[in-house]
Amino acid sequence: MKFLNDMKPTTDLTYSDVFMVPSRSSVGSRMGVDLHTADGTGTTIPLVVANMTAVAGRRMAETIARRGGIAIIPQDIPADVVIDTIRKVKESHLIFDTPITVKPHHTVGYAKHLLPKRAHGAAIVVEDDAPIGIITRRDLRGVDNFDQVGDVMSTELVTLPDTVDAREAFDKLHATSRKIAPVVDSAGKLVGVLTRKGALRASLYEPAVDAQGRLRIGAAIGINGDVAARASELIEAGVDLLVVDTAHGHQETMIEALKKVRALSPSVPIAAGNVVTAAGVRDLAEAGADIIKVGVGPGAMCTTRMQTGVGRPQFSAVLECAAEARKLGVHVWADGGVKDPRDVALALAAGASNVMIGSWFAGTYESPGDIMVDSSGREYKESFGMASRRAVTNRNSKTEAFEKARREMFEEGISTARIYLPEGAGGVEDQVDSIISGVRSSFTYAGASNIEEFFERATVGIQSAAGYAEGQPRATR
Ligand SMILES: NC(=O)C1=CN([C@@H]2O[C@H](COP(=O)(O)OP(=O)(O)OC[C@H]3O[C@@H](n4cnc5c(N)ncnc54)[C@H](OP(=O)(O)O)[C@@H]3O)[C@@H](O)[C@H]2O)C=CC1
Ligand SMILES: Nc1nc2c(ncn2[C@@H]2O[C@H](COP(=O)(O)O)[C@@H](O)[C@H]2O)c(=O)[nH]1
Ligand SMILES: [K+]
Repeated sequence: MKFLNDMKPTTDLTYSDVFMVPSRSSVGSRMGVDLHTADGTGTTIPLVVANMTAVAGRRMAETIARRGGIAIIPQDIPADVVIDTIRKVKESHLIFDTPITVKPHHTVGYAKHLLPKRAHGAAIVVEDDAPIGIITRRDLRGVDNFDQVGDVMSTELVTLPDTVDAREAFDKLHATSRKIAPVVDSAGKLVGVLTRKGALRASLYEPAVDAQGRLRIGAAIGINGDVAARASELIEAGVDLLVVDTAHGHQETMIEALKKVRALSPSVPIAAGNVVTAAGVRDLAEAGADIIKVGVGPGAMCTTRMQTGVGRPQFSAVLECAAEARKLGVHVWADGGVKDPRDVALALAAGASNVMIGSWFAGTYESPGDIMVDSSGREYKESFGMASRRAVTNRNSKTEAFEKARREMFEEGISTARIYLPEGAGGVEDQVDSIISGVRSSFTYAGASNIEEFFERATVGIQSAAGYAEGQPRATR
């Protein structure tokens, strides 16, 4: 990456402070851009879902990996639950979405509660594991909650064989005017569901898979307690990536924890953070990190900079850390502060191998929280920071009272925020489509066909607040 007109920034910069100029390009199509990452994570798009309780759970992990990203299960989740999550994600289909299933005797209220758990918005009614009907949101409108699913389901089913390829499936759904269909095996048993959009996406994205062809998933561990034991348990369970995570990653407890994990000689990459300086990168790389997580204070739920004055504007933090990481043969992830697709492109221009997103993805059907509806009828989910009072209280629920009270004094995150689901685009895949189309396009403006070329070719200028504002859409005047 170079600065436009060889400009030397006189202050540290964040994503909104900068822009990229187009360069002469020989990349003929945005679809010709290759977004595979080179940091050992196996992601085929440069997106990592942050280890936040309100963001990364089983459904998120499965869905993002199917499109080529990876989710990190938070350190606060009990080990047995994480192990079960790893198993379930690894059992998930690479093309078909996991169905929501109900029985004919279930109530409409029960089905209504389940529908928002998946973006595809349908439940398959099964008997002896075979689909006999389908229920969508439309079928449930104006129906009493205590009615039975069997009485209101639609039984004119179009099913797809599990041998179907993405294009055939799309064409069949289109020809039969269906948005979604159950997928069945040769015995007629339900295997999954496929939407028209899902079929299209299956042809545009490549799942992030392990050596055995199963979806990938990562998990985070903290720096206290028996770090080696927890890491071993996760490795044993088949985790594809370990993230050693704490607010102040450049501290000796982190370095000791990281050494213990490295001493296990795991066959999976180790990410560690967070830091924002070259010195931090050097120390974590020396202690055994393959990937350094960069970002102090840019997160949407994060109050660290307001509480402490500590942190660093994220574009400069990533730029400096990535430059150091390159010298040492390690990689960096840009963690936090992503609000728009452009921020992902700019993080890659600064040298990140992957970009971590938290709160934005909290506002999706796949995040763990329950859907809420505000007084104007808009759907939202609650998000909260991992250093908020809410998270600290949860994390320390079994801690002795005095120590718990002491820990609760240090609060560096917000405990509740409403993250609205965009109307008609509330699935994480809708957000991924938007981000990845933006990033692909950004690459072609720079004349780059892959992440490394983009980093080499990106030309970045510095803009005023008015320059940033000019780039935003204006619906009126
Ligand atoms: N990227 C960011 O800007 C930030 C991210 N977070 C996220 O919140 C989650 C919880 O992290 P964390 O609060 O570190 O909790 P942890 O449970 O990981 O504990 C942090 C440990 O580090 C010690 N420590 C020393 N200095 C600091 C410091 N300045 N801030 C925090 N801990 C310190 C603590 O000791 P003692 O309590 O005795 O001080 C404790 O032993 C993580 O997921 C983290 O990524 C949190 C804040 C900022
Ligand atoms: N200082 C804090 N940082 C936090 C907290 N919870 C999460 N985080 C960090 O934010 C990113 C995600 O950023 P986002 O802008 O996409 O939401 C996450 O990975 C953490 O590094 C917190 O309570 N305090
Ligand atoms: K912030």
